Amino acid sequence: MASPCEHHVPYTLLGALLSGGGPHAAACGGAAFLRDYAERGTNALLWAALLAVTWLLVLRLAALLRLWALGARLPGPPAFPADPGLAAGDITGYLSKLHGSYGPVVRLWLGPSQLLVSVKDSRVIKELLTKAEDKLPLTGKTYNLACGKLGLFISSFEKVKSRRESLKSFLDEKLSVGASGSSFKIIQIVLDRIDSIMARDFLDCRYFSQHMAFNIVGSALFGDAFFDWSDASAYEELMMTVAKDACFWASYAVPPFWKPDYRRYRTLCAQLKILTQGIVAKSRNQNGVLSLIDLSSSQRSERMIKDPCRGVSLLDGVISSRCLNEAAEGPLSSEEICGNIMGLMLHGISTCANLIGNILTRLALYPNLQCQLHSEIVSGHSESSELKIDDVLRMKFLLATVCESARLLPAGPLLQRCSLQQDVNLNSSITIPAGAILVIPLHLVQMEASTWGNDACQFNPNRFLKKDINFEEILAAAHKGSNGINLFTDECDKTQSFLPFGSGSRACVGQKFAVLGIAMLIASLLRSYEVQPHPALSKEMESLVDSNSLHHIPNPKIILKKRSI
Ligand code: HEM
Repeated sequence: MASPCEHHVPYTLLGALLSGGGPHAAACGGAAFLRDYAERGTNALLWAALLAVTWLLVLRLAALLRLWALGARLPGPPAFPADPGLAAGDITGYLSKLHGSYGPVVRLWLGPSQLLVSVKDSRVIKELLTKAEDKLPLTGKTYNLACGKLGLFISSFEKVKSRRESLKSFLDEKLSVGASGSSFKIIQIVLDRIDSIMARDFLDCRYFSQHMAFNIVGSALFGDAFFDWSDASAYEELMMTVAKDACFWASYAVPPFWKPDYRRYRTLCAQLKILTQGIVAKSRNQNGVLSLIDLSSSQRSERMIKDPCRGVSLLDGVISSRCLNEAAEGPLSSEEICGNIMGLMLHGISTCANLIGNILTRLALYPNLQCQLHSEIVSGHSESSELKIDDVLRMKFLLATVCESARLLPAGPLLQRCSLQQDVNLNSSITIPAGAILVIPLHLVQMEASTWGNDACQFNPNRFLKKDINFEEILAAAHKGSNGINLFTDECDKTQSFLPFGSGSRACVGQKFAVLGIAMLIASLLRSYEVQPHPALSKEMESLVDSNSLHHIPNPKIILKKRSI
């Protein structure tokens, strides 16, 4: 039989209020109501949570079914096949086999919910790089883990857009402010130190390239303050250690904080951040950036033209750049400035070092190439005068050598994209589902015989030389728009197949800076030194240099021999 209390338990809070007080209700109904109310409330919450989770699972399942359905329409192997080449890390070799069997667009299941699509068809590459604007979340995670909060290199294009623009205008300003008066002062400073660097009888090519790249990028970002920074060597060493492991630790879904090696890595990142904050502060004080903050862009340019040697740093641009302050997101926090600078250093040093090392190796192995470059350099400007950007822009064979080296040995094996929200429709016949990983195998595309000819794997800078080629115009156009360097206006296939700096909305912001900086370095070096191979560089390696397997050459040893004037 029901207790008398049960008949008086109101159903809702409103009911409880309306049912009034009464001694019986107060004693019995109040407690029961609260118990019952809590029970019903908990049940309702559990139901709501269950429905929400079910809804999310249904959406996830629908997305998965869609991914499977759209993925199944693309050509490719049925499941993820075990391949010894892939296990050995030869992703290019593996994709080459797949393209050979399935054509220029291939899909590969990396797992039940991970679809990779590789595109090698020059007719759709441009479309792909323009339409897919996001990067893989892993890229952002890698930089984020190493550098902390940053607004460059992150996955979403929407979030990275304004930062890219402001960096682009800084680099542009740096190269164009009184271009004829501009030189990469740091290059001369480092070259002056070569004799002490050459204290041993040979140079380690990888280390030397990395050191050069570190100085070129560092001096651009920090200005004059970088020249006499006492912590520079420690910073360089730390930066390279962090860069080496960055991708590996970011690949964990949950950071393995229980592993001592991971904790050591995080400590190194923290030390790197402290050093970065140090040089940021030094750069601000020394370059007197605060005095420039209130100047408009044109006033700043005017001041820099009057005093071009004054070390203007990226910080000037980052802090006072009008375009950045006008960007909707407002001024950057010091945390983000530091993160962006660390990210730029990591990316700029590793990519520039790769290209410099590649060129030096070829110089060491091809005396004829070196002679041709040397005569172009000495005839391009007077012996006594300082080398300027304008001089370098006239050295077509040198710039073609830089481009050809970047073609044969790009900074990484893949250009990667991802469309996080929307499907990507290519050539109005291929639909790539949202969330798929999109890659362009750079080695394959840049060495495709049907595009580049039968000598595609050979080093031949002349393929970049045409009668009236104007590198200044080409580099300026690449920098202004969001495209890669277009050296083949009349040959669409080659344009779409030369992508060392990427293309489309996420193309490299530093391409013009990198090409000119590296060309300037090589010109300055060859003017005073002859690059010779260490005798231990065997004949066997010479044959490798002609093939696309230059990256298999163990770090060559080189000798810099001073030229007699
Ligand atoms: C030889 C030197 C360099 C090479 C080969 C290189 C190559 C690349 C490549 C392939 C990308 C991705 C492009 C894409 O996905 O379409 C990239 C992105 C980028 N690069 Fe470079 N880079 C070099 C130097 C530099 C330098 C010196 C800077 C700046 C100081 C720089 C700034 C950037 C930035 C900010 C991005 C990211 C753009 C974004 O995520 O939207 N790069 N670079």
